[in-house]
Amino acid sequence: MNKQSIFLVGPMGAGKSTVGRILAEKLGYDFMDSDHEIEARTGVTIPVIFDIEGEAGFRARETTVIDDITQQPGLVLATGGGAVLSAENRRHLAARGFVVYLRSTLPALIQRTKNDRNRPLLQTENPETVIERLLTERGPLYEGVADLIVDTQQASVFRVVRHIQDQLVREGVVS
Ligand SMILES: Nc1ncnc2c1ncn2[C@@H]1O[C@H](COP(=O)(O)OP(=O)(O)O)[C@@H](O)[C@H]1O
Ligand SMILES: O=C(O)C1=C[C@@H](OP(=O)(O)O)[C@@H](O)[C@H](O)C1
Ligand SMILES: [Mg+2]
Repeated sequence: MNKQSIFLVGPMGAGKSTVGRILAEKLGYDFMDSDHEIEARTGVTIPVIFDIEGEAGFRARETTVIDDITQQPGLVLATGGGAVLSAENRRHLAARGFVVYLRSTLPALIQRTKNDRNRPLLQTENPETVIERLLTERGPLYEGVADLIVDTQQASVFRVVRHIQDQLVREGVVS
């Protein structure tokens, strides 16, 4: 029987890419990151895609990649923070795997994303305001698609991984 895949959702800086990679290792699952897959398929970085095709172009690529990846069993997928904006993505995530929402507080997210040039949406005068707005707009979308919510602001990456592992065993998602 195929191992059910695990999909991580949450805002920029929640830890999806970092926690996801370690969680996959611990579980013996493959790890995929939708941002990395988009960059591999296009041969350019996320900021370049935003520059050339705008956010709309990026979102179209993101939806294609998420549709492709979520059909694979036995993997941990780190999505990008805006993946839940698309109803199609939400449908695929909810139907095709176990969704973990990495939740965090505004101060923690600000701290973890500052000075990072790879997030086009935060390259503004006031990234804190952007993060706060996105949290307000997207929080309900993360919650609506989540099978499990994990608060990450007070825990190390490894504590978060261990907590997710314990919950996955408790829910019978992994043995
Ligand atoms: N629980 C945590 N505690 C401390 N730092 C964290 C935690 N989770 C992630 N980080 C750090 O925050 C930054 C953003 O993490 P990342 O995995 O890129 O987030 P996302 O993919 O959700 O945007 C990285 O430097 C990462 O090491
Ligand atoms: O929140 C968003 O809209 C985005 C989050 C990013 O991924 P991370 O959440 O891994 O930073 C990346 O997909 C892109 O910059 C857009
Ligand atoms: Mg990421």
